[in-house]
Amino acid sequence: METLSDYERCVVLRFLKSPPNQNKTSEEILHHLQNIVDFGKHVMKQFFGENYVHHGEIIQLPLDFVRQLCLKIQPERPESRCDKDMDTLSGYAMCLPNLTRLQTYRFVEHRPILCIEIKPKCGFIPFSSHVSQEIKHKVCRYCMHQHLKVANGKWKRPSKYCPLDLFSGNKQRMHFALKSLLQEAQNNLKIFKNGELIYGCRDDQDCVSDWNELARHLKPFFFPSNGLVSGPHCTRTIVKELIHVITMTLLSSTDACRAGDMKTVPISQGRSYCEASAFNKELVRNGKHKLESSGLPRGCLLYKTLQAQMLDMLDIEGLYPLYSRVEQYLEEFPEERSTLQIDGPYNEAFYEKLLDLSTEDDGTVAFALTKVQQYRIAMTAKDCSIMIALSPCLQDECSEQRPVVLTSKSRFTFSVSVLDLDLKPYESIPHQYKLDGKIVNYYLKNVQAKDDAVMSSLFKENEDCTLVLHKV
Ligand SMILES: O=P(O)(O)O[C@@H]1[C@@H](OP(=O)(O)O)[C@H](OP(=O)(O)O)[C@H](O)[C@H](OP(=O)(O)O)[C@H]1OP(=O)(O)O
Ligand SMILES: Nc1ncnc2c1ncn2[C@@H]1O[C@H](COP(=O)(O)OP(=O)(O)OP(=O)(O)O)[C@@H](O)[C@H]1O
Repeated sequence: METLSDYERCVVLRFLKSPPNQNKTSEEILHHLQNIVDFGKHVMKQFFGENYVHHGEIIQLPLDFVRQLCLKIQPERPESRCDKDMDTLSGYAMCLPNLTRLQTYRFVEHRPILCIEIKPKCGFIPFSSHVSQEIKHKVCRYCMHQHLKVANGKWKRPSKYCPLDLFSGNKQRMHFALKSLLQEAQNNLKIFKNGELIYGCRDDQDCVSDWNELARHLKPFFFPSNGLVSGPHCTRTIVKELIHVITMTLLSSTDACRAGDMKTVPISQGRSYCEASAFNKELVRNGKHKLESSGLPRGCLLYKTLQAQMLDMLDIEGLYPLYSRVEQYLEEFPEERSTLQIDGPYNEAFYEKLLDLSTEDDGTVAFALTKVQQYRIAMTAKDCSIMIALSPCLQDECSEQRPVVLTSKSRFTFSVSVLDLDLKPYESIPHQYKLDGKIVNYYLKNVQAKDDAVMSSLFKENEDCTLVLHKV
């Protein structure tokens, strides 16, 4: 999708993108966009809550306008995204609220707005018995994937961020996770001021983490009366305040939803921390072995995201054979594809079928299909982003209906939203299966093997100087 925001009118336009020469008809484009809107409206709103999801609407624009827009934005597009072309032939686009602005207001606001976008990724460790490698029960996918990404050149340095810390609900762990995101934003953190990116990567290249520059932008928000002198202490204080505000808004409950009480899996079933997390390692180094996981408040967006992610109950290793079962069935009965609602329509009936959480395989295609569709929802929730918009307000301005977060010298009204909720395609499952194998094998071969070597040499050193006392 190509996303453009119109700051004054406060809307964002999303256009379909596709590989060059894959010419889609206008009807196909319209159908695809309608599916995206329906999926947000009938499915994701149920999982995440009415206020957190903005499904948008389809609009038709004059072709001349679209072509000019395309020419204007082309030089701005990162090279890595140019493998696909924006659709300029149909005139159809999705119109969404600009989530870098406050969603509690229905009109354009002209007060300053700060917006933090976080792509938290998968916040749990697989608990499925189908997992074949023990390491997957100990180290989370994000932390393992970091090593492969650095080796492949996607990022220059690994990040210390671990999603399990962010999703832990424990403030100390969440602070550590957010600080790590601020150190290495990669594609997991962006900060906008009045709709403009002021921190984070524009594309996949190396990002600069200039905290002084960030603090300069943030100072009027957090210390409006200018009472804070500049310098490293000031920067640290402002970053701390920012982390505090993000934590509080992430833990706030500003919505309820239909699937709210649907508990996919008791969180206690899986491990609540990741052995590779730098926070965890530090604790172990300090002789503490108990990692706190306070749990997330049920109404907060992180909780909803985690519950949706946990629809992946079987792990890709347990899911892949079920996908193959559906595939085999479709090879025999290709005309059934639409009855099975593989590519939509994403309506009430589609949503209802997702609520069957049984993991007892009765050998049917129906069972396999339900698990495949739940897995696609989970994949979507593992790749979505959270937007937090903050706007300073004075004490007498803040009405009781608007959520407020306080810092030491200021107060903000805020809104929390989720974006990029396009359902992951059915066809991507084989890719997921292969990628999972690559991530785990790379980690076992290149990281764990080295860790084991270090541990065993440590063990050897310890052994050499151990005094064995015999009874006399
Ligand atoms: O598989 P992952 O975890 O690497 O996730 C992909 C993302 O990479 P990330 O790890 O977040 O840097 C990847 O992010 P980037 O485009 O690299 O910023 C995409 O979001 C991709 O989704 P899609 O295939 O374009 O629909 C994501 O692919 P899906 O797995 O969600 O399909
Ligand atoms: N409604 C919105 N309001 C403000 N910003 C938005 C909105 N939707 C998207 N964006 C911004 O545009 C970025 C890209 O949007 P999105 O992730 O939805 O595109 P995409 O379709 O996944 O793109 P790609 O296919 O290139 O990955 C987001 O990370 C966010 O910064």
